[in-house]
Amino acid sequence: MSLLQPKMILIDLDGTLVDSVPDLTYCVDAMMARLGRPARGEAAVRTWVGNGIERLVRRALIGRLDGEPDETDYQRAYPIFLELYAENTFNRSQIYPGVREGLEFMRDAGYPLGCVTNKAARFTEPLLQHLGIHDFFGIVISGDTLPRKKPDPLPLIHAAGHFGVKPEASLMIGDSVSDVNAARAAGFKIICTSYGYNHGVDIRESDPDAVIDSFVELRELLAS
Ligand SMILES: O=C(O)COP(=O)(O)O
Ligand SMILES: [Mg+2]
Repeated sequence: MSLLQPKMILIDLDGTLVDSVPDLTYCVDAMMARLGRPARGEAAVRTWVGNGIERLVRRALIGRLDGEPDETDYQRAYPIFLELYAENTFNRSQIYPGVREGLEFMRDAGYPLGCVTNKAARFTEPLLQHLGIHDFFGIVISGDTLPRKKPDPLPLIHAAGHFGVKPEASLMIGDSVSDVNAARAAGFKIICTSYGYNHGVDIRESDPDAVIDSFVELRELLAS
């Protein structure tokens, strides 16, 4: 008998369903070039994804995870990034191996599914559509859909209400400490991917209920 027998499952986007860092890096570096500043590269950008694009742009400008750029710099940079990412939302991004099979398994097993991301809705929707996975989800909550985003529990609680499922009977699947903290605050169980983005830190340090190397492992983890 499995420890995890949820009645509903919410899934994070970047670092969980899709490796979006190649497109995000392209846009960060093109933005920096337009500003006459140095490229940051994929290894750095990988550690900066997960708190929304505003925060990514701020991190790119200062070249590190924590801290704030000059506000005038940011006001100049942000619209450039938006323009670039609108043209490069899915040119280089790929669904991770096993994800489609995992989604099909969860759908066929009857789990209501939702996608909860900190990515802005104007990018989430076309990315999910392009990857051909939008229709798996009964609800999609982006970083700007509600007044607060992960690690706040609000998007998770909202989705649980949408499906009429108690948080204690709900599961989040994500890749970062924001997913773990949002899930814990909401009263959800949490499974994390080992391959995602967690600011350069092993997600096991956040003590999720389980860690998976591929969505195909969900078949056994969710088996009753
Ligand atoms: O940082 C982002 O824009 C999105 O990150 P998430 O999909 O992992 O929530
Ligand atoms: Mg993520």
